[in-house]
Amino acid sequence: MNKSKNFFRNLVKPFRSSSSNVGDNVEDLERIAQQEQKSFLFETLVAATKDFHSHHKLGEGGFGPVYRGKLDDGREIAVKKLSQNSSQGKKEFENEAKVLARVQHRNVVNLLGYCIHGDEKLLVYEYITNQSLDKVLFRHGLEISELDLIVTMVVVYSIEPSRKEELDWKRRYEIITGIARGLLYLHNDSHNRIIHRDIKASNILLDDKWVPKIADFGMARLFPEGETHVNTRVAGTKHKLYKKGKGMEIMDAAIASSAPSEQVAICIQIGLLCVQSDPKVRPDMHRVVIMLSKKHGHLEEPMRPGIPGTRYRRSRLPPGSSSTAPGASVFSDSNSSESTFNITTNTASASTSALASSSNPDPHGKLPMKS
Ligand SMILES: Nc1ncnc2c1ncn2[C@@H]1O[C@H](COP(=O)(O)OP(=O)(O)OP(=O)(O)O)[C@@H](O)[C@H]1O
Repeated sequence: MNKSKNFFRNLVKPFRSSSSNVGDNVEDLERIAQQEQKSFLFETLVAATKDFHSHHKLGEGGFGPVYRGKLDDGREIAVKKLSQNSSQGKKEFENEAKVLARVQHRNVVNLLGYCIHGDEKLLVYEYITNQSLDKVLFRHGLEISELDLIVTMVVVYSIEPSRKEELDWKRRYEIITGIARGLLYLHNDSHNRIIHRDIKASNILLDDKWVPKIADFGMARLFPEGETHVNTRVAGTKHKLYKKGKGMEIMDAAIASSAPSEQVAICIQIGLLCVQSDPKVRPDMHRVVIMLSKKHGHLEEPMRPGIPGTRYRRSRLPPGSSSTAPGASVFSDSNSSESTFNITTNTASASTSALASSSNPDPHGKLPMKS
C-alpha cells in the first residue's frame, strides 16, 4: 500500500462504522483529493473521448481542437487540446490552469481541470449542451464580424428561423444581462482579474436553460508571449443604420412588436457607449450591469466609435511581456482602469463597422455621433 493510501486510511479510521465501507471511503477521499488537484490523467481523457475520436470533435478554434467526452462518474466534458505553439513551461501552465479552475460563476464556463501529457497540454471544461450564440443568430446575409458587440448583436440580429419561438425578447435580455454579469465577475470579483480580450458570439455558450456562459477566458494566461489568437476580421459594411433616434430601426423585426422599446433602446445605447473609441469614456462592466438593470432612464450620448486597426486595438503583446504585466490581459490590481480598455477593445472594432453611420469617422472618438 502506498503512502497516500495509508494517509487516507488513517484519516477515515475514526469515522469508520464498519470495516466493509473503509474501501469506499478511501476511494471517495482519493477522488476528492484528485479533483482538488484539478489534474486529469491522460488515460481518463482518452477513455472519455474514445481516444479523441473524430466523431467526438466539437470543432476547432484558434487554440486547438475541442472534443466532447464523458467521465466515468457521468459528467460530460469538453476537452481542448492546446496546439503546441506556446512557449510556456509545464509548471507555469499548471499554475495558471489551477488559477483559472478557481474561476466559478453561473455565467462563465467552468474549467474542471487540466492535463499535461508529454508535450501535450489539455484543458477540461464542463460540457455546455446548447449551441454557441453565433450559431443561434441568423446571419441575414450580413457579414457579421466575429467581434460584434454581444449586447447589440443579441438585440439586432435575426434568429435562425427554426428557433424563432425560442428566443423571445425576455430570453435575449437575460442573455445580455448574463454576459454582462459574467464579465463583471471576471473583471472584479474573481480571485485574479481576468480580461477576456476575445469576446464574440462564438465564445458565448448557451446551456439547456439558455443561460449564457462565457468561454475561452484567461487564454492570455496560457499564451503569455502575446501570440494569442484574437480575431481581427472587420464587420460587413451593410449594417450602417445607427443614427441618433433611429436605433429601433435596426432591431430584429421578429421581436419589434413584443419588446419594450425603452429597454431595447437602452441596450443599443449601452452597446454604443461600450465601443466609443476613447477607452476612458467607456463604462466599466459594473456600470453596464447597473444600466441594464434600469428599465428607463437617461444615458449619456455615445461618442463616435473607434475604428478597427487604430491605436486602441491590440492583438499581441510586446515580446517578453508576461500575462500579469501592466497592459496584459490579467490584472491583480482591482482598481486598474485597464479593464474597460481591454474588454471593449476587441468588441469595439466590430461594432464600429456594424453600427457607425459616418463615412469618415474620427478614429479618436471625440465627436458626438450625429443624426
Ligand atoms: N465547454 C464547451 N461545451 C460545449 N461546446 C464547447 C465547449 N467549449 C468549446 N465548445 C465548442 O467547441 C468548438 C471549438 O471551440 P473553441 O472555443 O476552441 O473555438 P471557437 O470559439 O469556435 O473559435 P476561437 O478559437 O476563434 O474562439 C466550438 O463549436 C464551441 O462551441
